[in-house]
Amino acid sequence: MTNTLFIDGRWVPAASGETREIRNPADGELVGVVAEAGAEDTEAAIAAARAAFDGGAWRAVPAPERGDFLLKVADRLRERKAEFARAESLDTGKRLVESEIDMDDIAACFAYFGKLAGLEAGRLVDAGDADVVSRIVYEPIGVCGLITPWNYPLLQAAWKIAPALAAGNAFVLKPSELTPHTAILMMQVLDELGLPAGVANLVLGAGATAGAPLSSHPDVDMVSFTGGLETGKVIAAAAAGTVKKVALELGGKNPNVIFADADFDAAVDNALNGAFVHSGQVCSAGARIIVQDTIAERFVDELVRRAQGIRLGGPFDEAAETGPLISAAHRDKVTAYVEQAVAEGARVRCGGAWGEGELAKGYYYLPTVLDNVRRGMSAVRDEAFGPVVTVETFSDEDEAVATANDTHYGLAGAVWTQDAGRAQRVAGRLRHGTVWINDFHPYLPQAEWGGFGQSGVGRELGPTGLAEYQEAKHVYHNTRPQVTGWFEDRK
Ligand SMILES: NC(=O)c1ccc[n+]([C@@H]2O[C@H](COP(=O)([O-])OP(=O)(O)OC[C@H]3O[C@@H](n4cnc5c(N)ncnc54)[C@H](O)[C@@H]3O)[C@@H](O)[C@H]2O)c1
Ligand SMILES: C[N+](C)(C)CC=O
Repeated sequence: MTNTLFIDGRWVPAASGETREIRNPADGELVGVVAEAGAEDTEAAIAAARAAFDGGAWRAVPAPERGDFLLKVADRLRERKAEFARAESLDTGKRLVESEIDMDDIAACFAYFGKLAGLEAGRLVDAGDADVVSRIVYEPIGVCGLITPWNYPLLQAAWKIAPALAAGNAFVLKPSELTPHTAILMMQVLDELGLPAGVANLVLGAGATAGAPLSSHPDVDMVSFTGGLETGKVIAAAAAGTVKKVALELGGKNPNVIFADADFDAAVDNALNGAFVHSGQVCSAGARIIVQDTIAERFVDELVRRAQGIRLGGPFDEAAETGPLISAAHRDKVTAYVEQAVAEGARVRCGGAWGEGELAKGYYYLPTVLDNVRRGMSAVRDEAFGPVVTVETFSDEDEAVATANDTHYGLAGAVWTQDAGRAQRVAGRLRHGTVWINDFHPYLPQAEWGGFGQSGVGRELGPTGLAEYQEAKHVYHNTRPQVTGWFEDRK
């Protein structure tokens, strides 16, 4: 596999010659060695994207043809699914079956934006004057800096690349330094299918060095970021200097509200999925269980029993149900998070420890349930981004809603009840970008994704996800120009 940067249609090493080792978090084995870009490489990539955009090689392609290109990308991804999924699992440690699902979702994302690309040519506006043709056209923004995290490496990149290309932009992608390999494969596909040089560029490396120019450089018109809240603040502040468009997909502390009349077994099972899939390294993880007090004890007992039975293991272990955390540093953070929760009075009902035996080779943390928590405690307020779920209780609908909305985030949440009226009422009152009723986790390319509050700015996916990468321009055409007489002609 190529292991370098991709700038202006060429695979190139970092100017400094630096490289980085990528290791599988499940066992520490070396996965590959890739180029480590510095700011000068990113500046070269920005220059290439700028020249490609200004030269018009891609934005001048009619939108339906850009859409056809994306459909070919979707087909190619389906053909190479096994190779891509394996690469994703080696970098992230996530189960192969999860990576395979991600690859299906990625192909579906390209197919969705491929079909959407040519559908809307703008709209006519009634200017109130028969001699005026007034229309709104949608144009690409220009050069987009795309910065993505390690938990769903190619999926989060695809949610940006597909609409950016559909709209006619050029881009520089900076994936997480921990998980570069599927981004490299993606660039190969775009190149093989004939995307003009400079339209798609890839820089690999650390955020503060390789990533930073994408938010501060004057030749970048938009920065679209998915990652943590604190990094999002740094990026938004850096982008302010050049008033570029900023899209932010940040973290969440997502409530899973369970009423006493919910289907008990389905609610417990989905609470487990919500909290522990991919070891909780999911922005929309259901990390806050908010359960009605009349069933709380039975619910938590069952949750703990099931959580204790979860099998941990590496990506290719077919018996494993969830995998490792991404790094030793991240496991240390999760460990400290649980220790702080306990110091603040939380009770560890299960987990709260590292994996042992064979699991000691990787960065495993056991599925952890914390009860005896209160609103305001850090474990209830802050994102753990690990396999840690807290349990709070409520007595009525108002208290359930108030508890679920008591967060500075607002990414996603769920409500479990068999009362359809209550389900709709509560869904309407939750201040979160996605609300699931009697389910947890699904997302669709045709449905907008994003956060209220400090979970972000803007939306990915759906028609709004395309609009994020477009400028709306008003073209006002007076077909019968006349002297206005506003200013007297004193000649
Ligand atoms: N809302 C969503 O859809 C969504 C999806 C996935 C992940 N996330 C969030 O992502 C976080 C986990 O991912 P992470 O640990 O990779 O996040 P992170 O913020 O540490 O890093 C994300 C990306 O930003 C880069 N980066 C870091 N500092 C930078 C800087 N100064 N300038 C430019 N780039 C910089 C990193 O190198 C990486 O590529 C969680 O908080 C999770 O909730 C959100
Ligand atoms: C957006 N999603 C759910 C695919 C990944 C969040 O981390």
